[in-house]
Amino acid sequence: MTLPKINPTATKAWSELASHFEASKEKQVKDLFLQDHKRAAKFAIEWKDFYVDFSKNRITDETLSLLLQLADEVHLKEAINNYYEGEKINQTESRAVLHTALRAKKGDTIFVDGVNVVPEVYGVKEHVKVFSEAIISGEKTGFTGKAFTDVVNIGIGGSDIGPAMVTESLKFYKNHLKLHFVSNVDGDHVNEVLKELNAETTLFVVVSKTFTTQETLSNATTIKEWFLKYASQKDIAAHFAAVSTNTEKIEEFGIVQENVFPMWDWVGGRFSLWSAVGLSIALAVGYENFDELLAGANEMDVHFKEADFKENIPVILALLSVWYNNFYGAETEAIIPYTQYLGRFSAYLQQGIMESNGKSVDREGNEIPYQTGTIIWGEPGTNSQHAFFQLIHQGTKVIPTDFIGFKHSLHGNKDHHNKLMANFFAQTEALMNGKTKAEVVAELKSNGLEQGVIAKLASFKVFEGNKPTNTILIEKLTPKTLGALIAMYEHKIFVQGIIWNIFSFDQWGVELGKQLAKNTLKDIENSDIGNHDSSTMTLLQKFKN
Ligand SMILES: O=P(O)(O)OC[C@H]1O[C@H](O)[C@H](O)[C@@H](O)[C@@H]1O
Repeated sequence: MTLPKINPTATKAWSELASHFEASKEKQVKDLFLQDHKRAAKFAIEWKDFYVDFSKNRITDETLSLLLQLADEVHLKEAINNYYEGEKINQTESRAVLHTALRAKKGDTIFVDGVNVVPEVYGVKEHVKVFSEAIISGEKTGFTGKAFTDVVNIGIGGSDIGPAMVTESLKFYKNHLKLHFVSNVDGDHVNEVLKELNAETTLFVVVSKTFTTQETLSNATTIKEWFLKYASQKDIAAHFAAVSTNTEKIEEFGIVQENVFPMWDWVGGRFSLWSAVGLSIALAVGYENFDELLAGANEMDVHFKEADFKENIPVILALLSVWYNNFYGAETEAIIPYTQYLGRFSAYLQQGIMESNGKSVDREGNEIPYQTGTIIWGEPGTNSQHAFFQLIHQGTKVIPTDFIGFKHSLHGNKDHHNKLMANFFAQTEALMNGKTKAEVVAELKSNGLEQGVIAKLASFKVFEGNKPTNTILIEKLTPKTLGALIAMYEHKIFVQGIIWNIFSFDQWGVELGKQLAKNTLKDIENSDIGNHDSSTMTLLQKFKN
């Protein structure tokens, strides 16, 4: 079905939410708990290995029911069906959006232009399996017959950060292969990586959906030149693989057909780690773990498609985010994983979320008078507690925060894990309850401080509280739960795009800078500086002199 393009602010739910916001914005979540003893259980979703507690949010039953009404009024259900069924919902590029097909079950049927794409997906998966297993086992060797020890993923954006984030997150499951990622066009990046490599035992995977990206092609060329100092042209066949939709360009680069992994234009760069873009993941943790990652994502896909919106994790998280973004005026959201393994998770989601929903025209091309995409940031706890948590606790801004924690640690060190999780739970409790002036005064008194000192200090020690958090408590960090967690955020992005009436799957905003950089490069390389504004002209002159 073709979706009607609905301005969310013109819906009945939106205007009711606006009045509801005015009437309820001063409510304290801690008081809501006192009024409703079932609140913790009511505002939580238990699903497989996930327990998502959203009870520490500034919501009541009424808020939730109005938000759910908003989802209905924008035809979210129909939108999800269109998304899963391969409709060309990326309308500005006339493409379907089917990262869900990459993790579909073997017997599923998903049509794009009348062709069931699932068999093709499985064909490429099989290739990834056979190739990665031969590299890991040492059956495929380098040009001198030695087994591979290192793998370099050369890509940028979705062709880098997805595999980089997952291999870091699944470090515990890693095999002997050492993974490296070269992304930045900054030559210092590639040179630092090359310093560590032996050409005889290194495999290079060039990943670029378009195979036209300046950074990736420059890095791949530099690396090929470096490789050819030690080996000959024919050895490229054993050492270079490529993942792309642009098979012609790969051939020009000299990579042999059997090392080419196709992808499709219905896979967006920032959603591509599930495709052969994940080859580095399969190499790092083995194909079975890669497949488990996909299986976890598929479970979340099924949940998102089938669960009632009231119990639907991505839907609820998206609605809460809209509530803060559009009614409380929250500009950012923090994502804090309590595991060092997820150190790159927020950076990964920055691309996913901000490249998708950083839009300011609606689906008809009209300027949008309301707020869209949130700014995403975060670092693992407990480190972040000792860095920026001050601002979340006592700053002036509302920063909805997702806390992601695991019941079991991977190395099984109970003492450390209990300390870690004590901090995890303590933070959300502190953020919600805060500390009143009366509590501060009583505490200072019991510490034996004098009245005068107490009067001076008290207001600085007050915690306002009422800071919204979601707690995502997962059994254990495994390939499967990681897959589900990533897919959870992917679907949250989708829901928000539908509500905001924007196209989430194009990224025209990255083009202008790329275009100008091409011209500027000419001006840097030529004697003539060209035509720029006077600020840029002065800067270019400074750089060239
Ligand atoms: O995979 P590629 O075609 O090289 O693209 C790499 C990246 O560059 C672009 O600028 C897009 O903004 C990203 O979404 C994409 O992931």
